[in-house]
Amino acid sequence: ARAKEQPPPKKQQQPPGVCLVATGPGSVALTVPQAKLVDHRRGRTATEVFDGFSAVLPPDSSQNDIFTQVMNPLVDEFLGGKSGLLVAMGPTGSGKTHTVFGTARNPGLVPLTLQKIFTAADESEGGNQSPRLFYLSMFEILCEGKGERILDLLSDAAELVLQQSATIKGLKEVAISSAMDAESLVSRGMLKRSTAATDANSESSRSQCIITIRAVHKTVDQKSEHPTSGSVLTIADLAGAERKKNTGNKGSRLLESNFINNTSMVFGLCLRALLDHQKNQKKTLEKHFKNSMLTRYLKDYLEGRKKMTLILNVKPGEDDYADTSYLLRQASPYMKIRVHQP
Ligand SMILES: Nc1ncnc2c1ncn2[C@@H]1O[C@H](COP(=O)(O)OP(=O)(O)OP(=O)(O)O)[C@@H](O)[C@H]1O
Repeated sequence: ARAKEQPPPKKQQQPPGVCLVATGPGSVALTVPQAKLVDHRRGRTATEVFDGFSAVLPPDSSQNDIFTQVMNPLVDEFLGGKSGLLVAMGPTGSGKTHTVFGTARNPGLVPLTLQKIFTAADESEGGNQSPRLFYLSMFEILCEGKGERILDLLSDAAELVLQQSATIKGLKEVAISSAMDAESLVSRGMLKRSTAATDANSESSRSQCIITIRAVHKTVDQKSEHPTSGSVLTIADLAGAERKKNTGNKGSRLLESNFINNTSMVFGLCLRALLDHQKNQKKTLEKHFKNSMLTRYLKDYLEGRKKMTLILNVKPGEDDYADTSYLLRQASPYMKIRVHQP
């Protein structure tokens, strides 16, 4: 991403009340609202261009458009035996949960992914590829007091522990045999996911929700009930970072909001550290990932060993300038990170 101050692009002037516009297939321009400029700068415009995105999707994009452009390449790699991660990031109420899960009438990335996986499995049946088994897990990381806790969304297991190896002890993996079965499993998990209303988004998710789909070749691990091998596709719906004055949070809700903001800050620091390390290999890779449970779990991705895709969900209104600017800055190292996957 490149950020520099320049006049707004001529062809696409900012519509009133909007601070973010697409300026090309992989770039956006963010303009500081006049009300936020210090007195002597009023009347001028301060616009930053962020580029290097693989796609900029307008608000009227369909769920299928997003799947095709963003998720499909990861699913193809997963079916080809490589692990991958999709993370939806953005402020509260920006549409992350809608994008990742969608609704029954308008399915999002998870159901569309499951449909694609099972269509591909049906098509490959009878071919020379060995048949595969798929397993699904679904859990959330939430704030408890001043700490973090993992909750299994597919079972009532009480104690889940994130181990040093970044695996979760006690997490249930359910064998899935059709997209329909898997989707109803995910819907049940969603009902269990803790959501609590905040002033900013009445359906706000106060937790990080993670789904993993594991593909195992039947012949490889047929006898094991809980195979641990195979490629894994991970999809993470992060809780939206939020500015305190927007949300009216108090007490335990404020602690939750600090946890969410901390997780997203640590995520951003991990991206920055990885890029710094890739630019200068002599610089040791800072272990920021240790500072939140989600980043500990995603360590392999945040240390550049596996491929990840980020979706940045943004609200383009002037009122959302601070959140949008924070997100774009936080994620901007990502576009320059290179992954050398074995
Ligand atoms: N593209 C869209 N089309 C229709 N409705 C949408 C779209 N994007 C978001 N919404 C609606 O906007 C509201 C907020 O979206 P959503 O809950 O997905 O945000 P979020 O980013 O996940 O927020 P949080 O981090 O607080 O959970 C929801 O009611 C959702 O249904």
